[in-house]
Amino acid sequence: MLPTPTASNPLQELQHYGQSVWLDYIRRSSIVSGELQDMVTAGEIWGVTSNPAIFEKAIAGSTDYDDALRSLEADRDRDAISLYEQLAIFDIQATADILRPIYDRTNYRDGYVSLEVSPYLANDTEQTLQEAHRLWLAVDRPNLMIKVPANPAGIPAIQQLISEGINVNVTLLFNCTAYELVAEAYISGLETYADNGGDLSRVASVASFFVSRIDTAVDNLIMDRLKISTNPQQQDLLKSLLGKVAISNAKVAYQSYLALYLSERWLRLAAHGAQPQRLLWASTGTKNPHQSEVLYVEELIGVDTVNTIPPATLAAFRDRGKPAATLTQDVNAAREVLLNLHQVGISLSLVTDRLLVEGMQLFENAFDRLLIAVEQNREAVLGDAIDRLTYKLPNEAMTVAVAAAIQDWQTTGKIRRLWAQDASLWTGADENLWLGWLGITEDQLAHLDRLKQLAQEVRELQYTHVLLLGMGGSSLCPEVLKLTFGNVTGFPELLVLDSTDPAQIHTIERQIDITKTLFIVSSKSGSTLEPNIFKQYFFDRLQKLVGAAAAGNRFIAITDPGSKLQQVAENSHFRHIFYGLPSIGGRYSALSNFGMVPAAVMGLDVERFLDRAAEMVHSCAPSVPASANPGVVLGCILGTLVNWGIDKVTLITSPGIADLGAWLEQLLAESTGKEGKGLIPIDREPLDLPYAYRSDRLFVYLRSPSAPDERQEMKIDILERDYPVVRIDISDAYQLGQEFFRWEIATAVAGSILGIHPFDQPDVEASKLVTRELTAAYETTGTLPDETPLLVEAGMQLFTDAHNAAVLDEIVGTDRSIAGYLRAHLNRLQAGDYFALLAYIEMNQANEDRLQEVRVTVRNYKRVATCLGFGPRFLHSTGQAYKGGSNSGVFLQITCDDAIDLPVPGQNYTFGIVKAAQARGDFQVLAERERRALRVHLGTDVAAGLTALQKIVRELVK
Ligand SMILES: O=P(O)(O)OC[C@H]1O[C@](O)(CO)[C@@H](O)[C@@H]1O
Ligand SMILES: O=C[C@H](O)[C@H](O)COP(=O)(O)O
Repeated sequence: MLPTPTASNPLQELQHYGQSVWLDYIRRSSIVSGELQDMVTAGEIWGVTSNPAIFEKAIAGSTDYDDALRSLEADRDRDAISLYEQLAIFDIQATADILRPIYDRTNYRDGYVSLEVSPYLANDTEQTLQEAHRLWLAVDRPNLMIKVPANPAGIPAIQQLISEGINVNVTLLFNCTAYELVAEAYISGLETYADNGGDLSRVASVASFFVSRIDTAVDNLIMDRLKISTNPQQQDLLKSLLGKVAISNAKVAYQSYLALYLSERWLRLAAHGAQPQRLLWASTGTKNPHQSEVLYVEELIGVDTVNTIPPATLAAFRDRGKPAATLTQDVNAAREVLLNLHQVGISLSLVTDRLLVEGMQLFENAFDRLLIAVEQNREAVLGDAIDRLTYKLPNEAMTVAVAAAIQDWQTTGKIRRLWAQDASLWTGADENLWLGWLGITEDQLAHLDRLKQLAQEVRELQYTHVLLLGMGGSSLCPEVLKLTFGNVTGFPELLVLDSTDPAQIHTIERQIDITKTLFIVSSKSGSTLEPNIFKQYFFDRLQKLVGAAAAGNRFIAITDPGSKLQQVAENSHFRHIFYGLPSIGGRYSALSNFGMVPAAVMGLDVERFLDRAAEMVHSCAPSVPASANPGVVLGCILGTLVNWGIDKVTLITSPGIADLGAWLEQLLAESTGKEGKGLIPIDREPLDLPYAYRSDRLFVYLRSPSAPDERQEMKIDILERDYPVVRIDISDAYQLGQEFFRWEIATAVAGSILGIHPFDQPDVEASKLVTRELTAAYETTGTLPDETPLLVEAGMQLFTDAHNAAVLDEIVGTDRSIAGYLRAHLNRLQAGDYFALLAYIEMNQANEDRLQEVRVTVRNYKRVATCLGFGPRFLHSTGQAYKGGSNSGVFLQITCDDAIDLPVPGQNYTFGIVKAAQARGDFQVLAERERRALRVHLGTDVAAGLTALQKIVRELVK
């Protein structure tokens, strides 16, 4: 029974005609000011609807939400969609509360507020359902209607929701065919609900038939036809249809409604209290300025209908509307309009099909804009607590190409697919199994206790050092942390060993007091050769001093569950075992225990580190549109520029965070350098002016705004005129975790653009295999196979394979000296190539300085990008790209005779032999892959050998 109308303005009068007016608008100010309440109290509106475009206008188009957003964000960082939902849900709840008396008074017929499911999920029934359930619970008001679109994926969701007693506003309905499917879904849903004992009177639904959009679309088609029609009769017919089709379509739909709700099937439900699913006229703001503002109100007034009206139309109707029972008038004329439309060759169903698709897209676009606005607000609140990325590309075409890639990620929802672990974004192999890093920050934050306990324990035990034994992804993050943060008072000093070079092991051993050191053996697979033999070595040393039991107590393992290292750790009674996630590959493991256990042990505030990282996780969330998503933007730049021949990612870092480059090298090279393509990271190459470079360079400047290097700044400013430059400001070392995450996303995005598997490392395995064969042979024979040098000169030897030897012999000319061969080798460098020094010697400052000089000399001589890697460390990092990426590297391997060697307990081979086997294995695979490679063997005196090499190279370029 409808309440007796008491008022007399035209809006209020619509109730007499059985039509309920709902307001198609939501805005915080109208809730807070009491304006909404006043309209409700006056009996002018009986419900409220929202949609993504309405919320976009409210949140992005007004300042109403600024304070609320600021205080939400200041309270706790969250991603853009969570912020939006907090705001939207507050409004929806407040509106529901204002409407609640109507809901009660009308016995659940009116008094609803509608909230639409995310338009991103519109093509997925399951996700739409999950989202609807989530919103229903979050809003927690019986007078909520969940809006679900009437598309093929939405209709089954509608039926399911109704069968659960959840109120549904079916949106984006344009034609009678879809309407009938929707009505069927509603009735079937109710039947199930009744079978399950539900109270039918408490379920309500409306079918939102969009009106004005039909006229806009059809009238445009009519106008196009009028322009080409020469037949006066045809012209008259066309003109007669202008502005008529939408209303005719609605009138005919209403006839379907009347018929449907007279059926036996329906009457059975009605007898149990079911309410019909009323037709709701939506899109009733007039779009054509030549038509009456209240056209779609006045013409559609009928019993048991709703009209949801935007504010301007509402005001106009209140002012000058003329209520009358129009909906059932001239139904035959309406049918004739539709027939005539058909006759002039315009297919209404094609139009409405298109409108449905466009409608979903429009809501998606509005949602994108809304989330971008929220994200921008969020970033403003975060200030420099979130690392900033800006970029500049040297020409318009490149800018357009990068923008197109970002747009593609946006329109095809790829970032959501990435988070949904969709392997088809890459090669469709097993990429979905390697995305555990997406959720690791949250996971770690939820389990901080163990890390905090560990930090406390280490502090109390008063170790002087922690020595981490591991390679690649298991050592690089700890190394970055150590070199960035230094030593933390009250905590042991962290050292990292990632080399089999005996001199390097010896140097480390001299730095520590072995009895006051905690050892961390870190290996995801638990089967990597180096950490295993490091463990054997130090465990053996320690147990000789303190006994086996006490030795085990000073070891910690970080490994994946079930690995061989886990067994070793258990058998040796390690103090702790920390586990990794098997769904995270080594180079993506920084924020997991592989980075965070060492961080805790060296005294970093792990909670703070992860909290800051979480801010970047939120910035890169699936809901953050591509153009505002810092990981996607960077990935699109990286991936797109490769197609422009720009594959040398030149990393420039402020002094305080310089080691970040070493971590990035592995991530970029091992992830993308395969199948003959990929990115070549260029780390620690001294920065120069534009003439030193060619067009294969992208510069990424990772800058500490508090301590920038002025010369770097100046050079970057100059380079930016001719080269693509990405700038990332990292205002606090505790924000390094943000870069770990941003670059992981960026690498995954670039990998997708390149069409490779960014989570495997197929070519690393090849050299491991050869190394294994060589060391196994050594175990039985006690020697490595003989090699024949290409040349011996002054204590140095040159080696290469037969193919490289033949090529070099051909180009060396008469100067068959080391200098001559080196010149010949370097002359193989062409534009777009890179030069890599692969040095199997101790990684120390003196050696690095000498090799840096060689590298810069070669760069200046040939204008090519240059790399410097120490073996075997780089094998677990850039080695993948050198062997599996594009064949554009020219390699100079450097080996030496070890002045001292160290035994590997339990083996015949020594560390020196292992290193030699690793160098040979690496070289052999480079040769097999037809890479341009030469090896120079320095002899025992590495310093003298390097000095000689420096001199030769210096002379060469004169
Ligand atoms: O942690 P693990 O299994 O010892 O592996 C160390 C490193 O070796 C590699 O597998 C390459 O050999 C890297 O991907 C990895 O980070
Ligand atoms: O809530 C209902 C609809 O989303 C709304 O009426 C659409 O109106 P429009 O066509 O003016 O965008």
